[in-house]
Amino acid sequence: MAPLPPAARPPRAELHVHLEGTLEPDLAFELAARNGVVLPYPDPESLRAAYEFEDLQSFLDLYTAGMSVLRTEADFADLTRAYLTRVARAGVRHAEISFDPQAHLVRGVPLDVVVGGIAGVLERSETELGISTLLIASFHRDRDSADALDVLERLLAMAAPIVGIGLDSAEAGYPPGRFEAVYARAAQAGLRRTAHAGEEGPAANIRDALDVLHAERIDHGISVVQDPDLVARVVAQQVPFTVCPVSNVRLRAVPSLAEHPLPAMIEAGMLVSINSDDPPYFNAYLDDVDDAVTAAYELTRDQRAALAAASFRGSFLAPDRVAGRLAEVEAWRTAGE
Ligand code: HPA
Ligand SMILES: [Zn+2]
Repeated sequence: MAPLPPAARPPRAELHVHLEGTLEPDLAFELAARNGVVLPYPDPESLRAAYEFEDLQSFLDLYTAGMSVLRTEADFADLTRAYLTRVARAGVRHAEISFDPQAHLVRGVPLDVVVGGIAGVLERSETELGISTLLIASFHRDRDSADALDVLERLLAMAAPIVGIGLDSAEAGYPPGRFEAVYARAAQAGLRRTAHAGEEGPAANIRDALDVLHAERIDHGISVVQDPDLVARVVAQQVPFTVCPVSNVRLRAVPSLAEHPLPAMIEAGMLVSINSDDPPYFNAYLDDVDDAVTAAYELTRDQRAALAAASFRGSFLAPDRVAGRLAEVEAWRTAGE
């Protein structure tokens, strides 16, 4: 029998994806019907047609409105399963999924409903889909840090199965330094720390995330290229950056992939992975992002393998598991020779 052709895509980790941002219009309508929620669109096609954004805030408005259909444990479980099932065929072998606890608490959905629904699916993802998973609780930058601290304490008290914390939502006018106490508490509790910084905001936000929050990883971080000293530092320290090029174009942080700083970040020697952020909203899951960047930058197989390896190196997986995944990436790379 002829040997199987090499897989089209390298195995990789998705490190930057918001669970609430994986809500497909069809599932939104199904959950709305199940929960008696009326969406302000006649059908899934009209909702999808509304996914045209001016900036981060115009996206956040729709993203927040979409969450109104998520009410029960089963809803959160269905959402989680749908994302994992879709990315299993995108070559994703490990996913670090963020969720926004505050966005549900303000709607009166209790933490145990949210965490229970998600965790029940994540527990079985490796055996059922071959995808290892970790969960990240992300706090809203544009809310009070005391509220984030309170929610973190509640997550710790209920022994929620989270690997770490993140910081997301609006960036302009909300520098990360206000969350110092939240990040210190997370570190003390043994949690890993990532933070959105430098998506729409300046490189100073990335510096603060590193120096004040002691973040171990930066989400987006594309404004780093405005500060050559900072680039040198994150190269030397190999700080992982989870870049979402298609999201950045769709939210108009950059005009086009051709003008995106991703190639410059790679060229500088940064530890960069590519990620989807909110796939249906930007019409791109990780395989679509892979296709887009491979075409835009004419990436070679070796360069694609390097991006995939960086996704595992930048993950919060234990070192022995990272080593195993890196061997799989290397097998994919050499299968193309
Ligand atoms: O890209 C994003 N940036 C900030 N907050 C978010 N919440 C979901 N997606 C994003
Ligand atoms: Zn994000």
